[in-house]
Amino acid sequence: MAEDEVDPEARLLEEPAEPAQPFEAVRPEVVHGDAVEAADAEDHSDADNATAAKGYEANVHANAAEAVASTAPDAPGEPPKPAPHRPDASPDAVRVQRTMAEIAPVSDKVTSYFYALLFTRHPDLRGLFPAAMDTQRDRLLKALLTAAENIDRTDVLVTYLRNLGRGHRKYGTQAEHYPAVGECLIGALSRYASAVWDDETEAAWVRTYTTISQVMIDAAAEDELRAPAWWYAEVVSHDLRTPDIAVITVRPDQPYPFLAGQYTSLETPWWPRIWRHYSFASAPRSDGLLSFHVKAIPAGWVSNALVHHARPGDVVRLGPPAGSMTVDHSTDSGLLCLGGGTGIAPIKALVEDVAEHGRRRPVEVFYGARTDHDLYDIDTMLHLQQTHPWLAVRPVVDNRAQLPDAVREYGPWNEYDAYLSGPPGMIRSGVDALRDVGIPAGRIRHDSVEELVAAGD
Ligand SMILES: NC(=O)C1=CN([C@@H]2O[C@H](COP(=O)(O)OP(=O)(O)OC[C@H]3O[C@@H](n4cnc5c(N)ncnc54)[C@H](O)[C@@H]3O)[C@@H](O)[C@H]2O)C=CC1
Repeated sequence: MAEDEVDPEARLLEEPAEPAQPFEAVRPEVVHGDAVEAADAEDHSDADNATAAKGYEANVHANAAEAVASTAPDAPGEPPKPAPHRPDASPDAVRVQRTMAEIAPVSDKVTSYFYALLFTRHPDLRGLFPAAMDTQRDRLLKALLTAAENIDRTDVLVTYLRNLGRGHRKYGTQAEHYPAVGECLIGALSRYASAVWDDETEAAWVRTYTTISQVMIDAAAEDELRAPAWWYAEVVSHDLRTPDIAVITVRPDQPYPFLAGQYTSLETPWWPRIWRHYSFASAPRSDGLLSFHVKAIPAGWVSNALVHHARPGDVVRLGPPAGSMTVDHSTDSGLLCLGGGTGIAPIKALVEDVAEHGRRRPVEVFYGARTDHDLYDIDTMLHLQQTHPWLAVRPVVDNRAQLPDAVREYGPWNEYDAYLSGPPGMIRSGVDALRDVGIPAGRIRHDSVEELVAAGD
């Protein structure tokens, strides 16, 4: 889920999704703000976040090898999984993949050179990016490269790129910026992949980039007809639940359509052009207000600003909604939900969504936290349980049990659809546990953990 962001969207595999970039980058393994910020800050007290950050550095990031070996299918709008080396790969795909293999050991240099070219040749584009580029750099280029490497997988790639193009509107990206980026991309690749670079390879990259950019440009143009590039939203309440977790409610300046289980990108006035992902903590409300659960992490710019500085009256900006962890209202299957830490936010929204649809579907929520004190939203969840007889909420605190183990103690779950939200390590072990108890991969939903990684947002 978050960082200087360039973020298309895909969670756990996100946000594809994340400072503003003319090209969003593949989303980090964790799409959500707090975790993403940890990765950005490279200051991780949490092993999972540290792992995600390491992946970034290795150019494998959220995209990466480090990414959860998700068993979930590619979801609409999420980045495709790593491109398998297919025997039927097109000649262009083979050349692109050969280039990628060549630059892999020097990916940091390629990234630095790409941005140096971009900002020296096109200084007007510098203003689209955040002032501090450290964390962002990995993303923009990585998203493009991952998309290129998956160019044959049009089924998943088009949906991903359309979201990416739409998501770039909030950065101020215009159609005329794409050729400049393409030119610098080719410039950086040709320099660092010189051993394999020839006219055919360059032509393959030009065709590939043209296809990618055209899908993004078209999607942005279509979106412009029906939605703003961003929404302003005024903070109307700020509830500090623990010393580092706040529940923040905002009022958008225009109607903001979204589905329970989705997330958005958010920019604060204190860190312009730095966007982070947060899930909606409630289903759509009749008063139009939106709530988010934000945990301040060490060195997390946006999360600290939101938790420790934001006050009613402050105005933030929101990008478009994204994500496919939504409820399938065409079935009566039960919902098995695992929410870890602030990952409980979208789970609460899903519960409200089921309640509003008025169908008595069994919903079982396992709410994991490190300590009792960290169950900052337990009162709300227990209140929902009291109100809805079909809902069971089970707090799971680390020193008594681990979230995935707790799930195994209950069941059977074979008639349930599963939803997971929380730290990447929890998603990984949670998916394993759910598979173990007989839930097929196709019925397990979570934000994108894997990015458009070819071997590795
Ligand atoms: N704020 C939001 O809107 C959302 C946040 N998230 C993500 O949720 C996470 C929340 O972080 P915190 O509140 O600090 O959670 P945390 O680190 O306190 O952990 C919450 C729970 O997950 C379990 N867990 C953590 N790592 C695990 C592992 N490797 N295996 C099994 N269980 C594990 C813990 O035992 C605990 O029960 C962040 O990664 C954030 O990106 C996800 C969706 C929405």
